[in-house]
Amino acid sequence: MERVQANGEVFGQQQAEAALLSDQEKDMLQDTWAVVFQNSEAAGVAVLTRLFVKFPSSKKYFKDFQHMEDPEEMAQSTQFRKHAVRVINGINTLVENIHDATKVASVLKLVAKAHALRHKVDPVYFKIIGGVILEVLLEAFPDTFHPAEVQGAWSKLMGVLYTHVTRVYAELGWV
Ligand code: HEM
Repeated sequence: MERVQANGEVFGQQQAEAALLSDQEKDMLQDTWAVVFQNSEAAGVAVLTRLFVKFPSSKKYFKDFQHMEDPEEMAQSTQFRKHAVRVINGINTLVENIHDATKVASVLKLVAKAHALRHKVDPVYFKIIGGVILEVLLEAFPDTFHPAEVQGAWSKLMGVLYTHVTRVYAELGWV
């Protein structure tokens, strides 16, 4: 979808979303993410553990540990650890390219397509994981993530993630 600005320029939806984040917020995302990425494996495991414990229905997509209850046992699974790395690397690519709206859109398109077509993941879980990421980052790195403007920037990024993903799902005819 496109909007026409007052000056007559066509302002694409993707650019509109990226514009929701100010340049200052984009810089803030990059600075705060650096702290997380230094601990990327632990961060990925913490995010997925919280997701699967708090929202156990999200385990159903992972055949290797869908039957497990014990988070420590789950976290031993290769499938779990692989996905933890993929989630963190995905966020890393978004943050690294946050000043490039076209790249952000293309990365999220690939993620959405794989999850919709190959893994048949309900898009609501992308909203859920966004909330979980915010929660876990605040708990694990309170000094970095406490300021309201940092939380605001991260909420917007999770909004960008969810909006892009659901748009691609809709384009693919997901109902
Ligand atoms: C920021 C969010 C996420 C990112 C960046 C991400 C990233 C990825 C990537 C890169 C892959 C490999 C894609 C492929 O098969 O080509 C993958 C696989 C997968 N993802 Fe995600 N993912 C995210 C969220 C989720 C959520 C919320 C769920 C479900 C609750 C999920 C379920 C799966 C499953 C079931 C697979 C296949 C696992 C396997 O076969 O080992 N993902 N993910």
